[in-house]
Amino acid sequence: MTTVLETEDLERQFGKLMAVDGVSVSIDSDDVTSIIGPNGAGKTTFYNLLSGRLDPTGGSVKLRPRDGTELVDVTGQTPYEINRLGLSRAFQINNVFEGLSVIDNLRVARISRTDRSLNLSDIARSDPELSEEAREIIEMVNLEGLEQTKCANLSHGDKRKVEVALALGTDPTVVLLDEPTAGMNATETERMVNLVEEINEQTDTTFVLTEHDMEVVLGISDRVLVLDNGALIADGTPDEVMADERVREAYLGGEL
Ligand SMILES: Nc1ncnc2c1ncn2[C@@H]1O[C@H](COP(=O)(O)OP(=O)(O)OP(=O)(O)O)[C@@H](O)[C@H]1O
Repeated sequence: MTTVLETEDLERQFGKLMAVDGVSVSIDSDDVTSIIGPNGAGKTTFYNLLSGRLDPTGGSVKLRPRDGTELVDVTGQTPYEINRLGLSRAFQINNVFEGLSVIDNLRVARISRTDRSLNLSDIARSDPELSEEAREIIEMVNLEGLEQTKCANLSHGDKRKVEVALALGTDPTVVLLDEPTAGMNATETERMVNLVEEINEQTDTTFVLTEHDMEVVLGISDRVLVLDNGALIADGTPDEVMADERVREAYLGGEL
């Protein structure tokens, strides 16, 4: 069991509103962790604090860096610095380049891990190192055979796989996923759930996700964190959290 991400009394105030209210959690590398809560509970703000898009008004965020064994304090660092250290966010920051093929998108993501500047010669097809790394990630997300397809021509489910692949392209210790199955049909949803579980298990990457679809949350999560009015009101296995009276009341007005 390894802690990859930790918050202590994390807080973000907007005027009088406490959008994230003293949240302390440790995320374990073995778990797929989901963050749920009603609309306005503070999930997006919490993600923005973790990824550096917002500065906290109190508390701290610590991250296990890609090549390190100790957690480092990343409170107040920029999204770029936090990403370089090992936290990657998919779906809101990363955008697939629609006009590029799957493999060229991945080559671009890999360049961000090198000290090379981003120019067209860097994504030239003759660069064997970038191509090999890009192919490994394409294989990891089961997109073999679609390497040369322009992203604009992919199905919705496959495009989202490219987004996961781009997040993985920076060799992250933690990937934050925003609603990974939004807009997917049942088959695509099942594939995405399996993909996240497999990668979480087989690699050093740990997934944390927000998700509105409760079936997905219950199916995918080892651990569920519940926010309500900015506060952490429950933290446990899906069964524990669903049995929690406070969660039933707060989250779905007792309908769970
Ligand atoms: N930049 C901001 N300025 C003022 N208030 C904000 C700002 N961002 C968020 N809020 C408020 O903070 C609270 C938490 O919002 P947040 O978007 O984090 O919730 P959420 O759980 O992600 O909601 P949803 O599920 O609807 O996306 C809400 O009351 C929201 O109106």
